[in-house]
Amino acid sequence: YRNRFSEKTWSLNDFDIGKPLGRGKFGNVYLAREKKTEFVVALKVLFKNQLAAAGVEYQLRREIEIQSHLRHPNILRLFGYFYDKSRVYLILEYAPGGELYKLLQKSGRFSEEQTAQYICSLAHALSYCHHKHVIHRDIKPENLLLGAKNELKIADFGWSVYAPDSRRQTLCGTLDYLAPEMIEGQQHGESVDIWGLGVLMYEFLVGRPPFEAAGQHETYNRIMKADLSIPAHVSDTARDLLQQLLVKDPKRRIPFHQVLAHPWILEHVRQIPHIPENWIRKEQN
Ligand SMILES: Clc1ccc(CN2CCN(c3c(Br)cnc4[nH]c(-c5ccc(CN6CCOCC6)cc5)nc34)CC2)cc1
Repeated sequence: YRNRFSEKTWSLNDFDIGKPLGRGKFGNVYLAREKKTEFVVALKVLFKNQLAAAGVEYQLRREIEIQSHLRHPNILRLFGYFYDKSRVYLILEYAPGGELYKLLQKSGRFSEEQTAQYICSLAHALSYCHHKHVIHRDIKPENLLLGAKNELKIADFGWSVYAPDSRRQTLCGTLDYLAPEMIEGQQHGESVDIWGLGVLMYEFLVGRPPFEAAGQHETYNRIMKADLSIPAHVSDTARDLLQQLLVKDPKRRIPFHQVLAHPWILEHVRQIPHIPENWIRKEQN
């Protein structure tokens, strides 16, 4: 039984369109409800002419290809897509908790407890991606959403690729989240996302990215030197993990499975074991 979203060809009149959830460079995202099942989704509407003007159609095709095949509780689902003469529509999972960066702006910075929860979910999601040879390459607060129970969801695979890869598209926007080898346009692999995890962990704990500077050039220099200064309020175990994530040499960065076993994660995160239901039933008979 194939899930109904995946094989059907959709069109706009399959949906009731609700309030706009946000506006972006190439279009807008709306709350929407599929008429037959009343299933609530987020409908991302992109304008073809703007995509063409920016030369990002193949990035969108790759985003659709990659995100539609990923199935993980901490990765926003892409259920399907369709298009008309002037627009492309992505049918995405709706995240009721909204955008994580707004929560970060509001609270300034997160507790070590909350940060460890988010970092643990991200490490699980990214190691799942790497298992499928997908690197996200653009892990930043703007690309993270929150589910109904405050669980983290990675959205926006617009910069993701199959590993290994070397960047062809010119970078735009902030450099803050990019690994040194990405900035240099070198061959890069999954370990760019381990660096990205370190940048996020720092920003969640401190309230600003680790290599932030007045100008792009200065940020570039600080990233290339991995010039990290960690404020005194950060605990020693958190500091230890940050220093193992934000390492210039990609081969020396701590791998995800060791992140998940790090003392800082273990002291803050209840590792809820996934117990298959039939295991319990056998016990009961
Ligand atoms: Cl083309 C484009 C257009 C806009 C954007 C920026 N956002 C990307 C993420 N978007 C959402 C997606 Br995709 C999936 N589920 C979502 N859920 C929400 C959302 C959900 C709830 C709220 C309301 N807040 C929730 C938190 O408490 C205060 C009220 C705000 C946003 N936004 C999205 C919203 C828009 C990116 C690309």
